[in-house]
Amino acid sequence: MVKVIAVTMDAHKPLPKSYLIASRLLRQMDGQKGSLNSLITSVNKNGNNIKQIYALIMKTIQNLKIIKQMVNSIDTDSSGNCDEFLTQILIADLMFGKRLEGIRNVPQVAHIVSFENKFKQILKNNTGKGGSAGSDDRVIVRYIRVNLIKTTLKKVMRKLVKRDFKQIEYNKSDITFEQFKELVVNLKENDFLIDYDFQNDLLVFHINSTKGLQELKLFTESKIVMQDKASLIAVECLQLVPEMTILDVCCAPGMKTTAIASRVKNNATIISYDKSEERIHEMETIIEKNGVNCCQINCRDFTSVTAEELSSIGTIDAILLDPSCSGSGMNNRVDYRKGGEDKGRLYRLASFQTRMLCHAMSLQPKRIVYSTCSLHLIENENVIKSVFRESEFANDYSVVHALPQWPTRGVGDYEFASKCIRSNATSTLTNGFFYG
Ligand SMILES: C[S@@+](CC[C@H](N)C(=O)[O-])C[C@H]1O[C@@H](n2cnc3c(N)ncnc32)[C@H](O)[C@@H]1O
Repeated sequence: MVKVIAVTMDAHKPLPKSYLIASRLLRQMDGQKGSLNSLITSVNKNGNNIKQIYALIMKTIQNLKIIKQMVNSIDTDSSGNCDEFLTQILIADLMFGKRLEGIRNVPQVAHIVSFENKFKQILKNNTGKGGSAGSDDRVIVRYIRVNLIKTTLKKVMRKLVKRDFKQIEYNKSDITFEQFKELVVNLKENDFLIDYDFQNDLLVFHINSTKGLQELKLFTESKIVMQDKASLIAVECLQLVPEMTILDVCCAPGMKTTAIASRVKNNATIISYDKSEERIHEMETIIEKNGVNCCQINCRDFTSVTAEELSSIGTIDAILLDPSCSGSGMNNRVDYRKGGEDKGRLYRLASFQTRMLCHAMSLQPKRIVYSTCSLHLIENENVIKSVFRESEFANDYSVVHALPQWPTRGVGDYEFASKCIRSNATSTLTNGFFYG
């Protein structure tokens, strides 16, 4: 039976844009269309209340388990104006956020508010059961990359201090990474420090400082960018030098592209490929906002790109291949799937990743960096193994021992595993990534 809720006041008042954008981003995260950082960056435009959008999404992710119970306990909105994701966002705000103040008479909102007592009961029943995510030993921090195209690390730190942030100073040569982790774990909300590994452009903050950072002009002007350290490992593995030619494969929405361009201050040739038109549009916005002007963006299936057509660009110094994957390593991943990861899906992804890596090899670059945000061996070490078995160009390549100082390495019974890199929130304070 469908319940009809009578709404008398303000029935035509629209729902504020932030709620609609937050639910759209949540849908995109669910469809693995990007990380929270990249999606937030893509809507960081004049007029959008980024702070509110971010808060709505975080409240939803942090309380997802219990919010899903609440969604399942109610009749869905028969008008079709409130889908699964908007319902989650509205419940998150009602129960864990600003209580939907000022918009309770908007029809979709009134529908959700009518179940408030039911939700309170569910919350009560769950108290003490650990309803929210993140109750393990992971350390989730906020990384800020300085956009060196627009500013310098020194200028950014000076501005942060002026805005009441406090730098925790340390000397890298005096402490180990484990001691650095202690400093990070003890960061207070307005503290920050320079990252241990990427001392030229990466700062580490308490995760709760995110909203405050998003209000800074530094952020709205893209002088600083929110980007997990794990993404920068891929960029580091490229061994960037000025004037390099890099193929940036599976590039959209361009978070790694902007990091590459920043580190070489636009002094390189980046040729980027992605087959998704929608994501390429997002990337164009991000690239422009970040002041990147050394990148040619191509909306193409990478497997259709031939060595002949690339012959005019001369030597390809490196290919960064960052293909679609299960996303199982993302700390803020919204996982709506019931049960565990579907093995069939993982094998399908691995077969696609192997094809992409074989194609990258066939273009004969000097170096290939293969990266995923998956924790599954099937998509990582196993893909490397398959490529060395299947590619006719395999004899021209070997796996090199990247970033020798990095503590966590590849896994599995492969002779090259210790040369690969893994990262995660417990050991390396990052998202879970793999690099080969
Ligand atoms: C993990 S995302 C890339 C993230 C991006 N490198 C960044 O740092 O912002 C994977 C991308 O691969 C793209 N993709 C999947 N299959 C592709 C293909 N055959 N050719 C080109 N791009 C493809 C998807 O559209 C998606 O944008």
